[in-house]
Amino acid sequence: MAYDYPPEKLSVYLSDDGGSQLTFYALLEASKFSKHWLPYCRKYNVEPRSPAAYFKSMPKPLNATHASSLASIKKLYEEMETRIERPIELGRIFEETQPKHKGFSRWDSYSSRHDHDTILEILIDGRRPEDKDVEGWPLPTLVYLSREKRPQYTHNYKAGAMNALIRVSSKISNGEIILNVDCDMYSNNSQSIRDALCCFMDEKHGQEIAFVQWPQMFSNITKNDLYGSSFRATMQVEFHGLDGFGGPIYIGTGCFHRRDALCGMTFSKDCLVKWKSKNQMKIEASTQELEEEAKCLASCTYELNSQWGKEVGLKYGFIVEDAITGMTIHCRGWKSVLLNPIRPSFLGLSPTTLPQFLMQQERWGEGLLQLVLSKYCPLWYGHKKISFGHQLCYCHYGLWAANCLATLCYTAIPSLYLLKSIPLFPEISSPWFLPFAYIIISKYTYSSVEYLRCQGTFRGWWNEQRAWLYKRNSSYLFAFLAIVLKLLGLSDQAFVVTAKAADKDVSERYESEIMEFGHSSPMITLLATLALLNLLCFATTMGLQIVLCAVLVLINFPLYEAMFFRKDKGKMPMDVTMKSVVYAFVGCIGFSLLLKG
Ligand SMILES: O=c1ccn([C@@H]2O[C@H](COP(=O)(O)OP(=O)(O)O[C@H]3O[C@H](CO)[C@@H](O)[C@H](O)[C@H]3O)[C@@H](O)[C@H]2O)c(=O)[nH]1
Ligand SMILES: [Mn+2]
Repeated sequence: MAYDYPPEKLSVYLSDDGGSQLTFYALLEASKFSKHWLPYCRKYNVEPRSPAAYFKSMPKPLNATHASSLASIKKLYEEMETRIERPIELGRIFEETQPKHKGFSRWDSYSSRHDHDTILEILIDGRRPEDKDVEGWPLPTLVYLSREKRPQYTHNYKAGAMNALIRVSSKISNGEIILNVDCDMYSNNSQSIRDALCCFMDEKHGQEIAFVQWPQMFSNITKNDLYGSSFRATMQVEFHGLDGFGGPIYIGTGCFHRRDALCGMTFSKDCLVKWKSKNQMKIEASTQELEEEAKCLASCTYELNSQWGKEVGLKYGFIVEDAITGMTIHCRGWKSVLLNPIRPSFLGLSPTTLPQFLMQQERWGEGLLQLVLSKYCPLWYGHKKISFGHQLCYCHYGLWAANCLATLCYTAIPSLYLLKSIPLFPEISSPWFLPFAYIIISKYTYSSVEYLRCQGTFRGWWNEQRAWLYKRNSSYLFAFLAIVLKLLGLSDQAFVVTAKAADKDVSERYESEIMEFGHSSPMITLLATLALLNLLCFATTMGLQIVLCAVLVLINFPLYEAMFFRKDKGKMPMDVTMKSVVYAFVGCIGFSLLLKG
């Protein structure tokens, strides 16, 4: 709401797929606080304008009047915080809160979060004279939406939620440009709207731009990025490269879309939008009428027998709704563009434990591979619609998961052959050693220099190598198997929301960059088994093979530590350690016997 942009042209929608009265209550409280916060931001031009992030950054007042405003706004904020947190601890809102806003009564017919009517409330209607901030300036419109859910109708996860928002907002504000951000993100730059509009309104290229994408960045990345979650090279190097082929892929968050393009419009040279004349749609209905009219747009049955989820809006049936939606937009002739200013514009939360990270990566890997193996395969579907380079870019991400097979071979087979002293690579004295050495040295020099140039640390690079190894050997393998099973018609898939909340203990370990293994899972067991296998094989000496094995042992160090030395709760679960010790021994002995035979 506090963007540096005329408030009467701005509307904010919150989609609550959890349908929680607590979320509604928190938003109501925030809407009251905004009446004080917006004038404060305007007056002192503060940054960032997410109050939580602002107060956490320990702002320094400019002068005495600022100091007193700061103190009083901080007090208001903290009071609001307590008012929100107390009911959350209790698990429900207080009895006396209920009658204070008519919105709460919308939960009267609510039975569960999987079974309820549409809940739509315009908390602030920018057109209403009473909805002004404390200085009498207009406020952006603020809307709470929890779309209808019924057990007998599939809700299509995030894509379904976004499509409901697109329709509801078309009734209430019908803005030409739509920004969407995930629930765990905050705005870190009050200028982003203007930045995005610069791209859309560019006289030369603006009219063909369908979306402006920011790289995904996180507020909770530690110095050496333990799980390699920031994807530095991908966001800062590859995506800029994609700009040369038609633009970055849509990554689901931190992205401004042209409403028309998102709703299925094909680009053509003569669809030149006259921005000024177009935004004249005057909405006359009263707030209550608008709520009633918009409500039916978020019902379960609205999309039946329509093109929503197919040709209009975000696409259904894909685990990564974003990549496929972006690709079809590109295939309709539009371009996209990456904006990556020095000050990050949107900051989110990345997973803080290894199992959470691996699960998220499994979903991405599976979703992207699903795209390549579907009828939307960039090579067929994109043929003659987007450039060959662009097709290959989509395949590059789409085939991430397929990488698991080669990685698995490299981490298990050469080490096992060490046991029997069978060389798989050329001896150091052989001239054939040179091409291997050349590739290994140049690849790792290149990737580490690239990482350092993206403001990373050397330890961060090393951690990222480990993260790639782990996700290829576990997440991607499971993703690959899931897709194969799905192709054979043996399983189904769902969008598993990435958990990010963590208890204090876990957060502290995350801050000090100690890997969190937590509970046992097949993915972790697999990683532990492979790591032990390497440790067991690391006995004989043999040229390149031993080097590979040594590197694997070295990179797996945190894992051994978690198995044999750590005492805290984030260490490797005992059952995983036992299982993987047994598996690794069985693997080694079995392999020895096999070769003997
Ligand atoms: O039934 C659902 C499930 C998810 N979401 C929302 O989807 C967003 C993304 O989910 P999250 O669990 O945060 O996924 P991440 O792995 O962190 O997200 C990345 O990957 C997703 C799948 O590609 C993209 O949708 C996201 O934008 C992108 O940030 C969240 O805001 C959720 O609130 C819904 O609204 N309804
Ligand atoms: Mn997210």
